[in-house]
Amino acid sequence: MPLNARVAVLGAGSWGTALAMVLARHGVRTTLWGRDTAAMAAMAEARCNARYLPDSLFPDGLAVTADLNSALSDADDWLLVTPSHAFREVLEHACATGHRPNGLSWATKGFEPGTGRFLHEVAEDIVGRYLPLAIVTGPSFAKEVAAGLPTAVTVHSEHEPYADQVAKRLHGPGFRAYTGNDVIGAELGGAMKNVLAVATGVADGMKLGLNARAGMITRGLNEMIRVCHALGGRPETLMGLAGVGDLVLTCTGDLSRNRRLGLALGRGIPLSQAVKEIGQVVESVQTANEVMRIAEKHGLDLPITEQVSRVLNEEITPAEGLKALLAREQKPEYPPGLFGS
Ligand SMILES: NC(=O)c1ccc[n+]([C@@H]2O[C@H](COP(=O)([O-])OP(=O)(O)OC[C@H]3O[C@@H](n4cnc5c(N)ncnc54)[C@H](O)[C@@H]3O)[C@@H](O)[C@H]2O)c1
Ligand SMILES: O=P(O)(O)OC[C@H](O)CO
Repeated sequence: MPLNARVAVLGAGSWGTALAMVLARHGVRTTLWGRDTAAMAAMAEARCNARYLPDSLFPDGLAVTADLNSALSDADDWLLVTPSHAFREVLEHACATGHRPNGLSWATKGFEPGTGRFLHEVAEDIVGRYLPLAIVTGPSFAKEVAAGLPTAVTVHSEHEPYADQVAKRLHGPGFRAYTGNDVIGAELGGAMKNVLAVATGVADGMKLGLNARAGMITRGLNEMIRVCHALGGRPETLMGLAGVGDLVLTCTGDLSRNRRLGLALGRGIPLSQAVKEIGQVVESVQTANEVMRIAEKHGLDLPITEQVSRVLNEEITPAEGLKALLAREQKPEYPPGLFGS
């Protein structure tokens, strides 16, 4: 597929808009599709996503539409950036138009709700295995990307030439896109860090201190590595942008909605009120349950994820979750055999 391909970005929330702006800034012919006709008309008029990214004007050449058929009619490549709960639905609608791209990538972080399946598995269900697939992930707050602040992401695909094409289109001044071929590790890192950001936010909201924050992040990484190992991903992927990079950003950066949810819960604000006040997608609310579904299937002990999931299901308070974590028995830092030793 040529690098001057035309790209359709599906999902006009903060991240879809920011990535469409990156592509258009780099001269890629880009159409941003969103489902809300009035919102897309307002964006076309103002040349700005006033709801999510009010301070950043669209570059010339970025087309916006609420008409899915016209967005896809001449698109060579599709980039899905919906929340995980809308991933299947939007991809099915896109395929129902009869149009087919040469490649499909996504920047959604999460699992299919209710099944714990990876989004690459959902994508394969719908488009089959004929298309190259890629995930775009890494430490990247939409607001900073839209403002043109320096950012590094990574693009993983089993089809390495496709990862290269997607990354080359995104890469430019101020936006670095690396590549890899570990789809499982990359997807897992982007999904699990949201759950661990809630845990760290809770600890900070409860004013447990900086030692607790660092301990939570590091033990959270340990949980990620154990899941990655069990699912056939490569632990070293989690040492890069898709793992440690995004984990540190989301656990410590107050722009993170997942961290802000944890902060609110740790300060005693009820879940529904906290989610309402954030007013945007908070992927951890579903992802925690899906990671626990995976943990049960593979017989994994994930204490932090388990307590976050119980807090988000309102079975326990954050204080009870903390007490359970601190009461755990002493043990080796890594389970035997995790790194092959
Ligand atoms: N915002 C970020 O900084 C950022 C960065 C990296 C990854 N992500 C990931 O990108 C994904 C999207 O998040 P976001 O930040 O853009 O969310 P957002 O809350 O800013 O916007 C969500 C958008 O999804 C749309 N949407 C919801 N249900 C839909 C449906 N059924 N069909 C079509 N559109 C639908 C909404 O209309 C809204 O425009 C998430 O998985 C998130 O984890 C976000
Ligand atoms: O705001 P969050 O918590 O969804 O995080 C946004 C991005 O995923 C950070 O890389």
